Amino acid sequence: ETSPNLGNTPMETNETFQDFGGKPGLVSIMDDFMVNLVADPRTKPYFDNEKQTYIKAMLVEQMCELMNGGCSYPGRDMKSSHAGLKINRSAFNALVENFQVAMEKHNVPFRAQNKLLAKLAPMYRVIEEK
Ligand code: HEM
Repeated sequence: ETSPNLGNTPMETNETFQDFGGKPGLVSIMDDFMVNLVADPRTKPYFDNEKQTYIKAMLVEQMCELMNGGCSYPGRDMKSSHAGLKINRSAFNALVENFQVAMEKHNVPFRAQNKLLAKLAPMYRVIEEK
């Protein structure tokens, strides 16, 4: 059963999840991702706070479930999670870039990176602040 707040349908197989190194691989990628987000002046204002550990844990569960890794995302839906944050295309792209750098560092195959990014891209529509 897919978690109601996941934001997209999960992949059919866990092949991409394996390309991420399973749960341990995903956790270390998200650790680096958060370091990147706090180091980047474009995303620092959003993540340089006490919530970052919680957000990182939620991202692990969400990405794991999206990649059919056997997790169940327990967090809030994408609309209410990002309400009031004034996220626009450049903030979204900055986050994606930092994610790509983290995936690259952990040698996630390009094809696998893009399979996950394809699940995330449509979420912009609900996260964006008009
Ligand atoms: C597809 C892209 C994104 C995904 C999948 C995503 C995912 C998440 C998740 C799972 C949470 C935690 C939900 C919860 O509270 O239970 C969260 C919260 C948050 N996200 Fe995102 N996010 C995305 C894009 C962004 C962008 C572009 C920014 C800003 C540059 C951002 C900033 C935040 C912040 C600041 C919070 C914490 C909000 C709060 O509770 O005060 N997110 N996000």
